[in-house]
Amino acid sequence: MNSATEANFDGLVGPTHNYSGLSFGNVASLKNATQGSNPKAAAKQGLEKMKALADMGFAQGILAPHERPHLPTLRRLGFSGSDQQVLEKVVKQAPKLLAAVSSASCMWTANAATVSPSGDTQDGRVHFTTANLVNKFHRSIEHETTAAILRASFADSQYFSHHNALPSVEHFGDEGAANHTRFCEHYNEAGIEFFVYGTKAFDQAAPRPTSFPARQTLEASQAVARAHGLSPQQVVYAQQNPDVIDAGVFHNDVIAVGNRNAHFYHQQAFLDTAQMKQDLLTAWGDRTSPFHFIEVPSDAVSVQDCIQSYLFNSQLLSRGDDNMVLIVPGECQANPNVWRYLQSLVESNAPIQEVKVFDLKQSMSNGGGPACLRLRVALTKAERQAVNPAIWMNDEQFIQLNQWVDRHYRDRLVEADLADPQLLIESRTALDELTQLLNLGSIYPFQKI
Ligand SMILES: NCCC[C@H](NC(=O)CCC(=O)O)C(=O)O
Repeated sequence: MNSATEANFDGLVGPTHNYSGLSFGNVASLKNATQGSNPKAAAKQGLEKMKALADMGFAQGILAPHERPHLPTLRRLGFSGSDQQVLEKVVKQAPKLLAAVSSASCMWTANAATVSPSGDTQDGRVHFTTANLVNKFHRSIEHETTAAILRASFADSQYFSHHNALPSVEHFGDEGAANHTRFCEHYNEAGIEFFVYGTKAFDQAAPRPTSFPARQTLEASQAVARAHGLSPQQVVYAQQNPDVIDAGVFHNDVIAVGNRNAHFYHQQAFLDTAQMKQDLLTAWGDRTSPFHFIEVPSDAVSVQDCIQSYLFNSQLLSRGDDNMVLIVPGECQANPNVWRYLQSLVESNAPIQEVKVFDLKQSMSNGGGPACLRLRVALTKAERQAVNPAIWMNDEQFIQLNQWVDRHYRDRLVEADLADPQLLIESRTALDELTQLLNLGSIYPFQKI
């Protein structure tokens, strides 16, 4: 009877994946700013995770990367001439700008949008609001193409409703699903939507971090909840602890993750933990399953351990039974405190009964773990069937996409390479082919010229 599942849509890493230190407040991004990257390995690490989840029986989709370097943005900023001339000018006049418009940051699809499943919305459709990502210039240019990709992937308006990004201004800073969790008993039933914000934009007296930016505002989350037609009794807001943002927890999904009836989070994640628990329990009401709070104490795993290992940037997935599996990056195994904690967790009677480790080093070095790389969309069977069938991961698509990566991707990229006109040609050739593999139509600006 209950055929709804949670599908994961991972961002395929684009051909210009590189480390440029673009994300102030994101420790890994700043630390690795001068490292060379390996786009080919990055894309393959992502594909391996997608395929492993598909093989485990989870519905796994693929979201295409964006056109980078993004020439339309450079032209909008006054650079002119042929594509090659634009690249020559920008690398001389503003090399950091070139790095920003070349980032493959759209791979982190947890920041693509906020998604409300049909069980939660007034009109019974799945609602998407693309995130404006206004806090970082290199990410603020993502939402137009993201919206085009989401509309091409979830096209049927009988089932899917798409909202434009919120106004692109700090007051409505929105980072999408990285600050949003949904709790429910079964995926097709009405759930609780839990929004975590960094500060209140219109209240100067509200607590806020002092060193690093709060990327998500309460006002942005409230606007999304309104647009999606959520029932106010089933929405819970909580403020992130400003001190952990200042320590480098730039999104809540670096310090908490939830699924169905389990909330797994760090003791210091929230400004008021007791209130968060009370509000979630009130919203949970008299549902029959127990609600599990799995709070990780600071004396077992410090905030620094969380940032270094990305323990909470894991995927918490329901297996066929009521137990859950946690998908973690290799850095968790390498951190003794975190690994010790995880061993004790699976031996306890908490619902997390299994841990699976993936090598995602290329993405991790820019501050993106397993959870950053995926957008969760709970779908009923009919909705699943309405998704563009070409974007589902399966044996055939895995082979096709690996061969596509082998044909087009470089295995080393440093910042100086971004001005190479050949890289632009390679990227466009690759993306043009990809729109056919994923049956997306012409979604990129270069395809419309
Ligand atoms: N959810 C994970 C997002 C990581 C992303 N990193 C970056 O954009 C780093 C890019 C660079 O520094 O080259 C960010 O901070 O938004």
